[in-house]
Amino acid sequence: MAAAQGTREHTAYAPGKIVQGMLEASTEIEFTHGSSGKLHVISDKVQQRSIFRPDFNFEELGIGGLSKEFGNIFRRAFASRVFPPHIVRDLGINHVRGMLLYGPPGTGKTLIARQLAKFLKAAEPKIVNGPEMMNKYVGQSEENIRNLFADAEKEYKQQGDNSQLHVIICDEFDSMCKARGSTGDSTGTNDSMVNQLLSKIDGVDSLNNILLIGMTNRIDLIDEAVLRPGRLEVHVEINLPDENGRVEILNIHTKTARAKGYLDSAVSIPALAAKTKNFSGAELEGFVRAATSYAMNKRVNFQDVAKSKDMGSVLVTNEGGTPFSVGDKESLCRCAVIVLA
Ligand SMILES: Nc1ncnc2c1ncn2[C@@H]1O[C@H](COP(=O)(O)OP(=O)(O)OP(=O)(O)O)[C@@H](O)[C@H]1O
Repeated sequence: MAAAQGTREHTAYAPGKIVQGMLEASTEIEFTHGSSGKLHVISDKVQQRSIFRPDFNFEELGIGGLSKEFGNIFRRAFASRVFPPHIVRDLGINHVRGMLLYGPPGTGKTLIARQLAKFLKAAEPKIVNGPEMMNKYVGQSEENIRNLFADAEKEYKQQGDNSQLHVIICDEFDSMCKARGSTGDSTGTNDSMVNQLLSKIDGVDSLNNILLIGMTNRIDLIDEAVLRPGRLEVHVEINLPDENGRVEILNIHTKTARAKGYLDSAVSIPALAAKTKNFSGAELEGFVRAATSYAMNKRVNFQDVAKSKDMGSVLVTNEGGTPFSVGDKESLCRCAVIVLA
């Protein structure tokens, strides 16, 4: 299909219609093809490509305290995808095909990967857990890995560099990529899974339309070959949030309650952030949940649930600002119910 566009007129193609016109120096011709088309056009025209959906909004990702890490991820993994394919080819580089998010539990690694995939202009992401890829039947684990890449492969064969991005998210990535020879497993399943993965990311038929995002708490267990440049080459450490990060995370998790009037205006988020040192994002979320559930429980009559009253007037408050011990996470968690009573 073609649309000829001159300086003075624009002629759109319609099926069955023969388009005639004068080609001038300034004439622009745009080619597109249907889903079954085999036409590949390499244009010299420099067109910026958008890799995010138009409704992308950083604030709405609901991720707090990780803007530096996000900057890192964009710069390393996505910048090249903004450029038209021919420029990337002329620069002689390949897109980054793999990224590893690592760090302590509950710091938002899974959240980042899922939110990123949601806002990328990409095929429906495949989300898997490392352990679920393992299978006791011979050859099945390797096949599970091949299946992960099957859609991307099919599309790359049809569309080449025009193929959309296929994102594969793999939680507990270390479980399927342990250093070869380290597991003492006589079946050799782990080693052949690692080999299969390597050949898919960086083998002879490697694809330019995939982004594999692995997440782990144990980067030290992963086979070094998997982390080499050309494979999962971008490593981003996601650590416990600092005080500003904790303010952002607490704001995210109290946003709805505050907007609907269920959070007492006396509750000071910065004060809570100052007292929750070493809390992960998940622990901060749990902290808010514990306080909210305490406030709810105060409205429930456990002797006779039917007699529970004033449910709509539940209020998460900072009653008396009861002081609590700082530094001891466990007792702090238990104190959450007192603090935001
Ligand atoms: N930075 C953050 N901003 C907002 N919420 C967060 C953040 N980090 C964690 N959370 C909350 O904690 C929940 C659990 O976090 P997540 O599963 O992403 O952690 P993780 O780093 O993948 O943990 P694990 O290594 O144990 O799998 C999230 O769904 C989210 O509600």
